[in-house]
Amino acid sequence: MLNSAEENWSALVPSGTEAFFFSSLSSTNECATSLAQKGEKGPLWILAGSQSAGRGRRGRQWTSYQGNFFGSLLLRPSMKASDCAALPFAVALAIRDALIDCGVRESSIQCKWPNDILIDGCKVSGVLIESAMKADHSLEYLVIGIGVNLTHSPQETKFDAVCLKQKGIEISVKEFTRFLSLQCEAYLQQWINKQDEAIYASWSAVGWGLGQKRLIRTATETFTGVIQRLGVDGGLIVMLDDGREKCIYAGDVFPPNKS
Ligand SMILES: O=C(O)CCCC[C@@H]1SC[C@@H]2NC(=O)N[C@@H]21
Repeated sequence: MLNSAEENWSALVPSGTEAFFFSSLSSTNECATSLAQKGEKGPLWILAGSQSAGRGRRGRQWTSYQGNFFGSLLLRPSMKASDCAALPFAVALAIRDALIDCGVRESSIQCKWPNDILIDGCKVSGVLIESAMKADHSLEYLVIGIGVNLTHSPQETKFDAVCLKQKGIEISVKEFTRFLSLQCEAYLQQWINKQDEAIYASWSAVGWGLGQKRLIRTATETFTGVIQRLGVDGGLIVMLDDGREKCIYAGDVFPPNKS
C-alpha cells in the first residue's frame, strides 16, 4: 500500500518516523490500521489530501475537503491499554501548540473534552484514536487520527466550525505536517514517560468550560452541569444541578443553551 503513496514526506517529520502522502484515501485511520494489521511497525504518518470516508468520533463522519489536514500516526508504544487515559489530552495539547506555531493567537485556542480544539469557541480540529490490544492487555498498536480545518470549515457539524483561513492564516498541509509532527513527538514522549499529572495540568489550564455550566450528551442521556475537572482516569467530572458529582467517559460537551 505504501508503494502507491504519491509522495514520501519522511524528511518533514522527526527523524526515526516515516511519512507518506496520498492525494486521496477513504480514511487515513483506515489506511494506518490496515498497515498495522499487516505488520507495519511505525512510527509512521499517513497523510491524505482528501478522504472519501473520513471517520469521526462516536461513529460520525468527518467531512474531508481538499485543503484541510488529514493525518494518522501509527505507533507501537510499550504501554498498557490502561495507561492511555492521558493520551487524548497530550494529543490535543500537541495540536494546540502546532496551531500556535502557525500563528494562531494563543489565548484564542482552547481544548474541549475529550480532544477537540476550538478557536474562539468554534471547532478547528478533532481527533479519533483507535487501537488494538494484545492478550496481556498491552497495546498492540495505536492509530492517532487528526483532522484540522486549514482552508474549509464544514458547517454540517454538531458544533460551530472554523478554519485557519478564516482567521487570516494560510498554511499548506505540508507545512502543517511539519509543525504537528514535531509537537506530537514532544507531547507523546511526555505521555510515554507517564507524566500524566503534567499533561492534565496543561490541558486544564486551557480547557473549555471548566468551572462553567455546559450541556453534556452521552449515548444515553442529556443533562447540564458545571464542569469541575479531569478525573485521574481522564473522565470529565461534572457537578449536576442537584449538587451531585458525575464522571463521564464518552460523550460531547456543548454550550448550556444548545438546542
Ligand atoms: O469526531 C471527531 O472530532 C474526530 C475526527 C477525526 C478526523 C480525523 S481526519 C484524519 C483521521 N482519519 C479519519 O478517518 N479520521 C481522523
